[in-house]
Amino acid sequence: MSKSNTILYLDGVSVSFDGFRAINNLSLVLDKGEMRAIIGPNGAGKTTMMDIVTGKTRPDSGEVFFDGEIDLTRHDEAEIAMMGIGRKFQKPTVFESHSIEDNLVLSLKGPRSIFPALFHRRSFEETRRIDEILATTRLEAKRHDLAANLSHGQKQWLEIGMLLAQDPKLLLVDEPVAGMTDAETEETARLLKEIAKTRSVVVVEHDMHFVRELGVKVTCLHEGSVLSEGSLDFVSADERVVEVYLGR
Ligand SMILES: Nc1ncnc2c1ncn2[C@@H]1O[C@H](COP(=O)(O)OP(=O)(O)OP(=O)(O)O)[C@@H](O)[C@H]1O
Repeated sequence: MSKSNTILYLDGVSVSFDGFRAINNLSLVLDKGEMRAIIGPNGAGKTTMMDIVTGKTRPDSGEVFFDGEIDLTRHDEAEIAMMGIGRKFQKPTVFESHSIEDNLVLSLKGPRSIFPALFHRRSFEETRRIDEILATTRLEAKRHDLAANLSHGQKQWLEIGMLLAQDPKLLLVDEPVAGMTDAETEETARLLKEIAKTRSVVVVEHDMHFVRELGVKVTCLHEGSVLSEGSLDFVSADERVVEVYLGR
């Protein structure tokens, strides 16, 4: 299969921990600009798959390519982040004692330390980017509030905004709606769909209502490999998926 139109290309990837195969001959391909939802039971290998993509875990075997031609197994975590892969972990980690706007300024792409970042005169382009991210993350009205005062859901959006400030080509998002209200969950689906217009996104999530809202292709992992892949209707009608995951 040609890699040229892919943002993420994993083929035959395996990794073992103390003899246990957490990822087992995994093949997963994402087209440029695609958003994909990854589902699967606990221990299926979803987190380990993202660890491999971000360079945190080295695969024992297999190919891992980014943007068609970059062999990720040859790069470390910092290089991979710089090349345009952003990752959002489940728990939000924002700078609580800074304003929403300053959180975003501190995350803007490019080398900067805190003092110059907060006190230098912002360029027109930087101001435009911050305004755009505030609009995308529904935080415009709160730009001067302290991050500490945001709701759990808003902190998740702010952290997604901080990733956007790094201008990644691919965003990996781990269980974004865990702990959110229904209204926040629906808003998060809208927000990610908007983001996916301009970059590729991988979302790991257990909330099937949310996955339905996303309306994208779904991959169900099980025991480190792809168990089923297709539309949510297709995957949720797959008896193997019902047996190991949805029917629990
Ligand atoms: N560093 C490690 N050392 C040993 N075992 C590990 C390590 N990382 C993951 N595992 C094991 O690999 C398997 C896959 O774990 P992983 O966290 O990738 O699953 P997951 O699909 O993300 O599950 P969850 O939905 O619970 O987050 C699990 O059995 C886990 O215990």
